[in-house]
Amino acid sequence: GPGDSHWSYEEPERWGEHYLACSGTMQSPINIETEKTIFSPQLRPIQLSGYSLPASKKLKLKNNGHTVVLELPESLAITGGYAQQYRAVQLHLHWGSPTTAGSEHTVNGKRFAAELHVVHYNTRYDSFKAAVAQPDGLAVLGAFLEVGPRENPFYQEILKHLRKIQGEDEEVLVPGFNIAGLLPDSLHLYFRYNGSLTTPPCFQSVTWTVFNQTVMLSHDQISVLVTSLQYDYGKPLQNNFRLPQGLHKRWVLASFE
Ligand SMILES: NS(=O)(=O)c1c(F)c(F)c(SCCc2ccc(C(=O)O)cc2)c(F)c1NC1CCCCCCC1
Ligand SMILES: [Zn+2]
Repeated sequence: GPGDSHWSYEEPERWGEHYLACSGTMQSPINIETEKTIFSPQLRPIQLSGYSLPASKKLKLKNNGHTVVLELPESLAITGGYAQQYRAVQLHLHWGSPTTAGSEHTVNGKRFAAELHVVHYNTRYDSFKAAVAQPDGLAVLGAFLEVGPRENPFYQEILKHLRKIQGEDEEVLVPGFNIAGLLPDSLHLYFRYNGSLTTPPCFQSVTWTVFNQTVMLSHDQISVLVTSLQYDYGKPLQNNFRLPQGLHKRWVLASFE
């Protein structure tokens, strides 16, 4: 579980020694080969409910030594695009360094600057903990971040606080904002596949949605993301991404042709 995070991104090939699921055949992330995806018209647009939070709602933003996590109220829900309803748990980011890209999923071998994950649990289970290891337990919305010409005001709501949580286990309360602003404009163009948490315990409990449209942040915003946080007393928290895992017998579906 989260507490015993003695693992590191230096030796991901050793995760399986302590967390058996990490050696499974439905692991994430993956490289998405677009030519091999299957168009599935039954994949409806993702519908979100309750994602616009008032500034009066305070959210915990934490440097947990592996990423920056924004805890989310269960009032945020996925109400379309999945067979069942899911409620939000947290969101976090994966990134590289000033000289390397750091997304987890890749598309035709391309790695993007960074990747957002919004983690949800299936409301057929009465808690996140009950859902986290179930095959249909989690839904993670993934979006690629790229460098664009303008500052992204929604990501600024997170990035402007990073210097206050430079150290591992530091946390700060931040005002609510429209969490949907962190996702692409079009929520109907996405890839869908069955996979896992990309960190120990690597449970194969995630129905992934990886959006085709990317989100643009300014160069300075990406720079703040990849240079602000540390772990283990002073080590730069960078390149916190797992390499693509084997697809094995899985297919990747696409909501578009
Ligand atoms: N891509 S991902 O969704 O698999 C993922 C990562 F890749 C992650 F790297 C992380 S952070 C590592 C796990 C962790 C460590 C410490 C704490 C804490 O001290 O509070 C919390 C969590 C991380 F938190 C998550 N998401 C978590 C999976 C870990 C266990 C359940 C928590 C919700 C989802
Ligand atoms: Zn993640």
